[in-house]
Amino acid sequence: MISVDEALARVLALAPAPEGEEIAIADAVGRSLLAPVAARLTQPPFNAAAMDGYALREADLAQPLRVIGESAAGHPWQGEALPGTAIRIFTGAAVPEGYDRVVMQENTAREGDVLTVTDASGGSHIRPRGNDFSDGDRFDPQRPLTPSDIGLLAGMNIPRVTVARRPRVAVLATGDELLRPGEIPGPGQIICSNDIAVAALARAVGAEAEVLPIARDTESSLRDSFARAAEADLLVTIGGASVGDHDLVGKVAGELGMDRAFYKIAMRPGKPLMAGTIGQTAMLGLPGNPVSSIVCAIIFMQPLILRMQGLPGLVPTLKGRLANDLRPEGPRQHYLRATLSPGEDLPRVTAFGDQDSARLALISQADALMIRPANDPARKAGEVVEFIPLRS
Ligand SMILES: Nc1nc2c(c(=O)[nH]1)N[C@H]1C(S)=C(S)[C@@H](COP(=O)(O)OP(=O)(O)OC[C@H]3O[C@@H](n4cnc5c(N)ncnc54)[C@H](O)[C@@H]3O)O[C@H]1N2
Ligand code: MOO
Repeated sequence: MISVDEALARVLALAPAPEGEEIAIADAVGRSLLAPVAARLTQPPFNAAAMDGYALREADLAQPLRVIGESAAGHPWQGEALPGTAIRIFTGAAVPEGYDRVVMQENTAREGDVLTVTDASGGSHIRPRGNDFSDGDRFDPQRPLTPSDIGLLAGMNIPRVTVARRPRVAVLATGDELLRPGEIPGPGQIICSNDIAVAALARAVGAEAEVLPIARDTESSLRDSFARAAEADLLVTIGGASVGDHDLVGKVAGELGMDRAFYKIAMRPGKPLMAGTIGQTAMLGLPGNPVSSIVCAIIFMQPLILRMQGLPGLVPTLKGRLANDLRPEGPRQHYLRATLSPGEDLPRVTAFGDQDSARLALISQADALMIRPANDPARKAGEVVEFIPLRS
């Protein structure tokens, strides 16, 4: 069995070079830039007032001033900033050359054209030209674009961007026992939960995910299902990965010419994971236990989908402190479902006592996956551990 790190490296190597498409920035949330972009203007384009009030010269603060004009957003004042004068100014308006201070109107008194500053404390209230960004500044976030990024691109005057095409992901649940949510289970039947959860995880990182009809535990049914995924960039199967008589995914994939990257890894949950390619399609075979499939999708599928969009595809980890003592680990790297609570320096991480890889209720309650390396010795409460946050 190979390590999780080795398996992840082999999975990421399955990603083909991303293909680009040009789209409007309004449609680009969650998408990944394929090339850095450069600002097409300087922002703010002029020294701008940060408050409604009066623009004046710092040197004149103590004396009565004559108000000689007005500058509003979109309507700059064209006059000259003479000593002993001020202009009425509004937030966002250009501060004329020569004035170096804006005083909030609450800190002034005005009679006719005569202005007195009643409180001279506070800053300049001027945003200098270019303090946000300058013409030519590069933007290359190396992560899916956020709503704030879209705002920044708009501010940079970039109406369209080239992003990676969404990877097409086909998700295939397998098993004679599985029914769709809403159906009435007969003897021995359960509801299929994993494919829609895995598809949701795929969409969350930018994929276009299709949930295929559930395959039955026969070679012919699996073959039909694999054929439906021939156009996909990635086929993710769920279940049928282990060693039972009805675990046929690996067999059928092999007969269809799968170039296998690995089968079985030193990971808990997730031991029977497989990966490879069939034709042009990358394939990940996730274990069927609900928690195993979700954890493997987080650790392997999401990074692969990000890599397919030209991103590094790193799984972010944070540090926390153990809330309770833990027994030594076995030979597999363990991802424990855990809750987080505030701690003195680092968050406190409490692993659930029950780590059954079939309990959906526990993965749903979990805030984090605590990572314990293979053969990790016993740990005491208070020791530092790494975890993967499950909520943003
Ligand atoms: N003799 C051994 N048995 C098992 C081993 C082993 O090494 N030797 N490994 C165990 C581990 S670890 C895992 S994980 C499971 C994975 O097995 P499969 O990938 O073959 O999964 P299935 O047998 O098809 O299903 C397991 C379990 O999950 C339920 N399931 C499957 N698909 C779904 C779905 N889409 N939605 C909801 N639930 C699903 C299925 O009904 C089973 O209860 O094997 C162990 N066995
Ligand atoms: O590896 Mo299995 O995924 O432990 O339940």
